[in-house]
Amino acid sequence: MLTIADKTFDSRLFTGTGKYSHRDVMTASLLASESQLVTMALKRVDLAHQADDILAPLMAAGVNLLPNTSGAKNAKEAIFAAQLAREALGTNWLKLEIHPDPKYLMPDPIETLLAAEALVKQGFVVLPYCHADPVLCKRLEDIGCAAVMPLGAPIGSNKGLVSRDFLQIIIDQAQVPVIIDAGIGAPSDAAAAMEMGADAVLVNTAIATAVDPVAMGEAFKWAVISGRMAYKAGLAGTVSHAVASSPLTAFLDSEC
Ligand SMILES: CC(=O)[C@@H](O)[C@H](O)COP(=O)(O)O
Repeated sequence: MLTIADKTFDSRLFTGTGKYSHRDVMTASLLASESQLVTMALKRVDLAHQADDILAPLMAAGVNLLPNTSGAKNAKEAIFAAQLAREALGTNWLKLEIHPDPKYLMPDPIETLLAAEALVKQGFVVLPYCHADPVLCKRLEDIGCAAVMPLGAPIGSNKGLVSRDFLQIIIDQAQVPVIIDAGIGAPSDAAAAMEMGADAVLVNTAIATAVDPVAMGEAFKWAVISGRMAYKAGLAGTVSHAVASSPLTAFLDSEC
């Protein structure tokens, strides 16, 4: 069970809604993934119209909505979008995303910190998408963010855990949940993130653009469960030389 702010989740796989070929494929994939927290870009939904093609299936599926501010280029735009979302969707949960550069979609650390500070003060549950920067993640935690969402690789790149070493520092230091977001390209990346001790992962492109998104949604579900189980079991250590797998005693703990 994962707790973030006022909500608990059985599933540690969070998902997105972009890039699906059809709303039915999106719905079936999300159901197969058993994801309970689903993000959607405010710029893509008709907030005034609950029969919207993205919103309506999510509401029918009973998942928790995580509106995101993708498209905002600075703190001011993100704060405005957040306020609109709270008003229209009745949730104070927010994935804060600010990326001014359309080519790499790199999150702006300064605007993100400024916006997060203001939004926390306004009562939002802020989950900021950010660089895999341990110092920034600590600062975001210190100002009251409910979780941090450092990137594995650029959004939509499917390159996996490019930022792995820095993610490990963030995980080791964090006092709030760490959700690895963006760039996770295969279930094995999600499993690896969970084995490292991440609290959850957020995956969109790798599921939505798979040949069979429904099967891929389920594959990610099992990868996240498996990675978490391995983390809790405690991974065996590594060494740089061979160690015989059949020692001379029956068991390492035995006397003879
Ligand atoms: C949907 C969403 O919020 C994305 O901005 C998120 O970062 C997921 O990234 P991928 O599409 O690379 O999984």
